[in-house]
Amino acid sequence: MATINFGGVDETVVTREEFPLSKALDVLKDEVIAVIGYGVQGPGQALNMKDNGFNVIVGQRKDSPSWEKALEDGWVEGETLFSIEEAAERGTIIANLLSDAGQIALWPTIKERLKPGKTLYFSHGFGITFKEQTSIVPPKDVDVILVAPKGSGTSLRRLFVSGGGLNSSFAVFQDASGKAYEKAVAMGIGVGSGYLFETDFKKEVYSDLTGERGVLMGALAGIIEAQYQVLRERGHSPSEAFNETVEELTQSLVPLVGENGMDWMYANCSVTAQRGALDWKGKFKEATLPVLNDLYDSVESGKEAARTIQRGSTPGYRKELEAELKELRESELWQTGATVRKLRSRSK
Ligand SMILES: NC(=O)c1ccc[n+]([C@@H]2O[C@H](COP(=O)([O-])OP(=O)(O)OC[C@H]3O[C@@H](n4cnc5c(N)ncnc54)[C@H](O)[C@@H]3O)[C@@H](O)[C@H]2O)c1
Ligand SMILES: CC(C)(O)[C@@H](O)C(=O)O
Ligand SMILES: [Mg+2]
Ligand SMILES: [Mg+2]
Repeated sequence: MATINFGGVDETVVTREEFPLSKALDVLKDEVIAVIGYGVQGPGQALNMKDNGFNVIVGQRKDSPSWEKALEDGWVEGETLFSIEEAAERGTIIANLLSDAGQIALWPTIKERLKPGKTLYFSHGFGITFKEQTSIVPPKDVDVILVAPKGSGTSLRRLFVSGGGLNSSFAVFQDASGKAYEKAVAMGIGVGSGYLFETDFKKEVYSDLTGERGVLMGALAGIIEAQYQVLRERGHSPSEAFNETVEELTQSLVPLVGENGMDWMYANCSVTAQRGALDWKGKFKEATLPVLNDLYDSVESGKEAARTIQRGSTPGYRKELEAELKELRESELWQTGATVRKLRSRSK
């Protein structure tokens, strides 16, 4: 493991140089990796592992859209694509990539097939950490590991296909074989990770739930809506409000932040913009700190997990979720976005 200094703090990181694919293939050479669930992470991880040369099968509910997708992606019924029960039976590493609520419903099915010596793999610390709510308590004679790609399964696959890798967290919860650590790292390399950052199940789930509800998704959408609304209410056109809130953010400024940091993005804007941003940044921080602390409290207390489980286990929930996404898609803001995106591609 390499020790890398992050802003003055030393952390250990596993790199692809020190743990190459050949080593990962060797560690997992006798394993059948059963990817259970073929939603967003399932396809990314299963296809990357298959292309990397691992022995992978997929388990998915038949007669579901995800089953059809698995067939389209080249998995073959009876050879590499099975029912959840049969894949879990055949797998020596059971990669539980069902939705977090689905993992609760299917736990008795998975548990029954977790014979001694097998490995239980997750991409989230959810089920294990919130065990009072999920009842996911693995038997003592199996390894329990986690590799959580830090991004969408879609990005995991896209980056892999283009020769890159998405960074992932990894963790060991239970080491029955004495080899859980190297299995976790090998799985991390196998699914197409770039760098692998060690964590534990609780830290992974607390940070992940906070991040996606906060800056990555919830806060992002909320602050965009707020600024768009202010600009519209003050008489600006939809296109002006959108361009000044979203288009410039995604097309010009955030790529600069990704490339070389916030100060670099600032330095490439006018002195007028920099002065204003530095002056207002503190007010935004002050306004959002209490909200982010509330959010973390809600994650830590298990309230966010309870809500996820309650909503995710409600029959017909996917339809309700789709209705909420439709409302977002059809709002003036995002309809304006659709038109702006068309202009973007036309100008290429
Ligand atoms: N979506 C991502 O990109 C992402 C990123 C990092 C980690 N994760 C984690 O990976 C895991 C999988 O997430 P996902 O977003 O791919 O899941 P998902 O919501 O896309 O669902 C995955 C599959 O679960 C199946 N499923 C759900 N409930 C079921 C039930 N009751 N019975 C049978 N099948 C059921 C669905 O058919 C679907 O194919 C989760 O633990 C998630 O937190 C996801
Ligand atoms: C892709 C995310 C947001 O990082 C992941 O955590 C998820 O739950 O989908
Ligand atoms: Mg998440
Ligand atoms: Mg995440």
